[in-house]
Amino acid sequence: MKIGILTSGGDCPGLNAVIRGAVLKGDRVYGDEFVGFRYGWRGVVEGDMVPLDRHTVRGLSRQGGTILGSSRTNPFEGEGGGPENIQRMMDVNGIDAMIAIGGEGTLTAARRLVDEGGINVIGVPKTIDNDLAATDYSFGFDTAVEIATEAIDRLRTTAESHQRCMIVEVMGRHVGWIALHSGMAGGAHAILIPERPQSIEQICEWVLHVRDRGRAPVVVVSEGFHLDTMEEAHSHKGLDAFNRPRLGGIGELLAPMIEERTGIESRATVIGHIQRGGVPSAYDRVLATRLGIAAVDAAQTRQWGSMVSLKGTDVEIVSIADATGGLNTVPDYRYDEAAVLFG
Ligand SMILES: Nc1ncnc2c1ncn2[C@@H]1O[C@H](COP(=O)(O)OP(=O)(O)OP(=O)(O)O)[C@@H](O)[C@H]1O
Ligand SMILES: O=P(O)(O)OC[C@H]1O[C@](O)(CO)[C@@H](O)[C@@H]1O
Ligand SMILES: [Mg+2]
Repeated sequence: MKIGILTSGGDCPGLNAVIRGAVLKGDRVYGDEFVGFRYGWRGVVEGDMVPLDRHTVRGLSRQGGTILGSSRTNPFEGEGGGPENIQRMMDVNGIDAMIAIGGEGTLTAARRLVDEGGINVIGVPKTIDNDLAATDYSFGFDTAVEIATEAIDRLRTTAESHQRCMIVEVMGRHVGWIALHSGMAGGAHAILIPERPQSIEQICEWVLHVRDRGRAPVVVVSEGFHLDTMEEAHSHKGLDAFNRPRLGGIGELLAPMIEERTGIESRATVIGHIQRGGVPSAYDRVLATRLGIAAVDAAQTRQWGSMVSLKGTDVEIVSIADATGGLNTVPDYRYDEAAVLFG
């Protein structure tokens, strides 16, 4: 079988490990051939691809980013877009199937290509935000949490030296998993997530409580968090190429509010894309490699429209529709468990 692999949407540590796992298993066990589409769906609609063999993927599991590049191209748009054109491109190049590695947008596009055009696609979930349903964890998340936790640890020592309040802003557009886990790991005194709007009074109460114990408060906030007085997440950077608000800046908004109300000198730090860059953690390398292997197995058994996912410690097959039907939000019980330690 000849399989085309693509990485699409925001990048994520572990993408290369998926590619390596898929190519090694397919080459060694099934005698598959591989190509990599360049820059996500853009390579698919433009027929832009590079050969991938076992030598190309050597040493890739530890490499951040994606050797194939990524984009947010819509495969239904443009001259070569749409299922008919894509099937023609596959036929011309002798490609039997595609493995699409991406988030909810990429997987929705993949599902439509299967449903509307009968294209042979297997999905692999990726997101540092851990917001995809139908998988317990996605690779990239563990690495992002490690990076955010290290930042919290470092900010804590300078906070203590100066008796300041530190606001640490982490990624998380719709869900607060990175904030929850890094905040718990780093011993944050308050964790603010999109799923649970809070009042500024409550945040200041936690902060003052910490100060009264002689400690320097550390507050971790997801970029998608909003105060109970705000209609939606803070955005002051305009829209991205797809008309979605570019998030980021809630930390800078909160710091002066906290300083004014508590009298504690406050500083905000945005970790930003550092959370998405560099080498994946060992956990993410293993998960990504297993998902790559499973995706090739699913192609071998022709389970088009399915997605490989983690359930407990096992890699299982689900339908892409299950993964794109809703978000994996932080449940109340997980937030309430952490909140016992706030203040
Ligand atoms: N309903 C859809 N039909 C066709 N294409 C879609 C659909 N939704 C999204 N896409 C395409 O898939 C691309 C990737 O989606 P998106 O930019 O949301 O990234 P993602 O895979 O969800 O990753 P991220 O976690 O970074 O958001 C989009 O730019 C868009 O062109
Ligand atoms: O800057 P970019 O690449 O458009 O994406 C930023 C977004 O991507 C994510 O990292 C993952 O979806 C979000 O947390 C963040 O809002
Ligand atoms: Mg998306």
